[in-house]
Amino acid sequence: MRSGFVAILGRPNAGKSTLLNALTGEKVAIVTAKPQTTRNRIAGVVEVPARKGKHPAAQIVFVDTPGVHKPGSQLDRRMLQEVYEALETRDVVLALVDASRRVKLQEQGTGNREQGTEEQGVGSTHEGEEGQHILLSAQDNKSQKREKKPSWASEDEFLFGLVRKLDCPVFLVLTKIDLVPKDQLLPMIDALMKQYNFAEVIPVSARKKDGLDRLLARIVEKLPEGERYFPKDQYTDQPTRFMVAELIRERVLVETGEEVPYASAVVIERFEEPQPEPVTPKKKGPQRLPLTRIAAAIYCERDGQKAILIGKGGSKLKEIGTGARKQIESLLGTRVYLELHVIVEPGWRESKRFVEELDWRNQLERLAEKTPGSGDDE
Ligand SMILES: Nc1nc2c(ncn2[C@@H]2O[C@H](COP(=O)(O)OP(=O)(O)OP(=O)(O)O)[C@@H](O)[C@H]2O)c(=O)[nH]1
Repeated sequence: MRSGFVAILGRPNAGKSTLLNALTGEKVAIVTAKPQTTRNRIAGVVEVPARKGKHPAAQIVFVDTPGVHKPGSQLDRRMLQEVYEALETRDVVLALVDASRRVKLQEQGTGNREQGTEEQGVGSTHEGEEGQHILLSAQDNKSQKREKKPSWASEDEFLFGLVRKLDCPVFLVLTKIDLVPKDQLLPMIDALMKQYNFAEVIPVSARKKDGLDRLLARIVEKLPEGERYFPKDQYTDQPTRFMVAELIRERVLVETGEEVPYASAVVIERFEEPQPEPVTPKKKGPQRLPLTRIAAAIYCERDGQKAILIGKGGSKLKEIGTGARKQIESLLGTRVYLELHVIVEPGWRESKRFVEELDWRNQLERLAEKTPGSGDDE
């Protein structure tokens, strides 16, 4: 048996969460078209059966991470910290690059430089250098005097800089290849192989489930021998109540625009599991599913955002609630009574305390402290 941790890294919107869900076959992480959807690292567990003559059975713990981007707020810094924490325990790293975005940038004429200059600056990993580079690019646009880098290069540099120092195998995973003409894929792979010493470049489409078996097989080859980290039937490390909070946040992201999605956070305030129903064997008709009662707060930063989240006569909040409830019911397999309300917490993204409190791992610790009989006081 082999087992190990595989960190999934990439820029916002590279397709990390979609890949995690496709590999696990479960909705472990929420997915939206908006960048910076994922805020915490999330594990998704995959059991790979043995393949005769190829590899033994394995358990792979994939760890989805927030998109790597230049941090602006306290929340961004926390998100980057999540990436570093995922890198602390990893046997293999997947660096995801959105192939369709590369093609798009190339077509726009921003990606047609030779390979040589693209390599410059790879390895400039820390925030200062990244920030500086972005600043230089802006000046380039104005003056056209300095050497201009293809925009994909500056986008990917930070990511490649992060992974080039690692001493474990790093696979470059080209994502969304269903959107890329086949004849453009090989030159892209060639260019990327020259750019960095990747163990391999693996093209995939999570949406079409293309390339996933090959990816799994290559990962298993690199994993150490070891026992399972999680029970065989457990597919994530997230407790249910936090998956529920994420499902509500997903609806907020989908239903609202502009800055509201980025300024919103969801906290579960009450989660009442169904009480066992009295046994009534003679009762006619289909038995109703048990009911889970959930109350959650949607935090935002300003009154204007609160007004948008609530909508005219409460219509937006109702839409968010109805959409989220359906998803939660299918996750829990019960009926759900969902109560939502909106709280303004001015500038929470800049509050280290608030951002720390949002982290589900910290919330879990606090819940354990509150629960009688748990922890040290037993
Ligand atoms: N066509 C296509 N679209 C994809 C594929 N994978 C992801 N997408 C889309 O790309 C968008 C971003 O996907 P996510 O999985 O949320 O990306 P992410 O890297 O987790 O994003 P962040 O959480 O912002 O870091 C969504 O609209 C997905 O539906 C794919 O294989 N093919």
